Amino acid sequence: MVLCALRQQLLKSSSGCGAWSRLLRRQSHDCVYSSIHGFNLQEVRAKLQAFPGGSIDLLKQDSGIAVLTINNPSRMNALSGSMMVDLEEKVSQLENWTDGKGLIVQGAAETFCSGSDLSAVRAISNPQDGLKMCMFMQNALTRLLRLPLISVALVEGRALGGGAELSTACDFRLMASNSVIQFVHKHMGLVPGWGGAARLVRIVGSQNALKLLSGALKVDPELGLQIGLTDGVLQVPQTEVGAETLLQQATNWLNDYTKGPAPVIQAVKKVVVSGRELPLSEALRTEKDVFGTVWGSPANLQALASKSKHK
Ligand SMILES: CCCC(=O)SCCNC(=O)CCNC(=O)[C@H](O)C(C)(C)COP(=O)(O)OP(=O)(O)OC[C@H]1O[C@@H](n2cnc3c(N)ncnc32)[C@H](O)[C@@H]1OP(=O)(O)O
Repeated sequence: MVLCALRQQLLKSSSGCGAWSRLLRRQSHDCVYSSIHGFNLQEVRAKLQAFPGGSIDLLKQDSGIAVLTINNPSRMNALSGSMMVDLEEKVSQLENWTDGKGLIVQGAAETFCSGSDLSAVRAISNPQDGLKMCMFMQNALTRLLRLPLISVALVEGRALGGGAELSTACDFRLMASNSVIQFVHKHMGLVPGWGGAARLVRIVGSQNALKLLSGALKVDPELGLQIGLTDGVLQVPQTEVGAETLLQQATNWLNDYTKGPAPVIQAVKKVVVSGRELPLSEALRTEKDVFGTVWGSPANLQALASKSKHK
């Protein structure tokens, strides 16, 4: 509530906090494509809904960590059209989650995501509709990456094509020891279109990105660690009782970065997003504006009163 009110207030005042307003606007609903690019959101949603199947399930937990599950196991969690719309809707819900701190994106039934549902791809193979789907997914995944939450893709099994792209729309990737991330687009006569190439270059650098895309290389956890695509490796639990599930392991990993009050964690993510996306002078101004939201805040005053030492 407080953040929403703050957002409204900041959007109204165009002077003094231009970068912050712009960032907030970009972080909200009209990010990469809008009507000025010939993009009609309602029309694209309606077209995508014609390809049903599966779901995107969101569980918001009291801990401030949410779990988003790609759920279409009979198609290896391929994203149907209705799942794309569902994903966008869940991103909207997360944008408005004032108590949120972290997000884990996982696939159901021991695999991450096999990309776009090929039956939908075949049916919408004309360039105009392909581009509309591409713009819709770029918007949704850009908003996912810009959420004021620390996000982790928990990759188990396979992340293929659009599934590999989805994994790059999180701040971090944790790979199960049996998992593979593969940008298979070249084998499909494609390049990434959901923003995966642009994000990949920023994550692993242009040399590695070129190798991964032109070779359609299989990235296992070892290669992932070597090139920086992976931030940690999780052990697939054996059958013994008491073994930590992959989700528990990912939650423990994320807990190190989400300890503390939600407004502070969200502010941390916002300054990193602005540093990542804005020119330096704008990023600095945004950082100042975000700083203004935490300076003198309850968390700040409490830390000062308790005379914290950082030994
Ligand atoms: C801009 C977006 C670009 C894209 O994402 S293009 C799509 C890229 N992805 C792909 O090409 C994945 C194709 N699938 C595969 O390679 C294999 O199915 C895969 C994932 C390695 C799994 O292999 P297996 O373990 O042998 O299992 P399987 O092949 O029998 O698959 C089980 C059932 O799942 C289905 N499936 C897998 N990936 C799918 C997809 N992307 N779209 C639609 N259906 C898909 C597959 O057809 C099979 O269904 P069924 O049992 O034959 O009815």
